[in-house]
Amino acid sequence: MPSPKAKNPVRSGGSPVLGSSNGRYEFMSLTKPLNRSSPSHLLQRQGSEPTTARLRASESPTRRRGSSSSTGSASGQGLSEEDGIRLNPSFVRVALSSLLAIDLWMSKRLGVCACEDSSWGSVRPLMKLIEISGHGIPWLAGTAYCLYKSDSAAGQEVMLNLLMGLLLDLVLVAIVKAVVRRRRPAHNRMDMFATFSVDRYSFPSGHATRAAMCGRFLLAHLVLAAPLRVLVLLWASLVGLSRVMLGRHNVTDVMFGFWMGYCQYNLVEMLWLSPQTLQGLLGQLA
Ligand SMILES: CC(C)=CCC/C(C)=C/COP(=O)(O)O
Repeated sequence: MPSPKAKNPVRSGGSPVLGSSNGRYEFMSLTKPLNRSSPSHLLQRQGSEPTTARLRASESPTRRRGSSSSTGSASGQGLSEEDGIRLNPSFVRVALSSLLAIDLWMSKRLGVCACEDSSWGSVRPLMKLIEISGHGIPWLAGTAYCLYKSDSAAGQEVMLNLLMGLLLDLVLVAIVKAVVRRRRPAHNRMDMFATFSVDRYSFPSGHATRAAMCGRFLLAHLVLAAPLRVLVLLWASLVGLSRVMLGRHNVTDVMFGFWMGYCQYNLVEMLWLSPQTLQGLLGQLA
């Protein structure tokens, strides 16, 4: 007997907040990994809702037996333990799936400069300029230049630690990207300047980690005037926003990136290379 719930457009079609395509709303899968072949990276909810799944099982026991070769006990005797686990996703899983769905939906809506003919396509060149301002190469080159030009021990110490922070950031972001392997949004055009191979992955945003870490570094050691401090905060925020507007990242990539960069600064402070440590290191090298 068909479930009366199936006629309910919200229950059968999904939640509008989780996104829609071709007039059909779709759910995230609560039990399986994301299927990248799906256009919106969302899977339809299959068997994760206990009532619907139980009804489906009673409608077609033969099909269920056939599809579950490893669980012979399921034949005619109700649901196996494995089914029980599948049909009862934990609250955390539901919450995470919903968060991811909202993330994808919001990121797509905010990716208004993803290409020239996007709704805000005319702002794309400005966004790309902001992108370059948070790129690793200008930061590494600029810091190395200031280190070379600095004639005070204090200045050299600060620049050397910034250089160490930037290198640490590149390594940590590469590790997390390689482990998580989250693909960049489908609407992103991969026309970024100077990338590493891990930069085909989007989690976390390297620009956001750098903006947060360097922003904190500048505020703590280099920029003291209040108007300039506001500018530093504005710049860091714009770098993060531009990642989503350019379609490079999902919102969660940038949010996590900001958090990671904030924590990386604590690491830089912990590992701070003092002139004494430096002399010791140089002495060992010589
Ligand atoms: C080549 C060097 C020195 C750094 C690469 C910087 C880069 C392209 C990071 C990727 O940033 P997102 O993860 O924000 O896209």
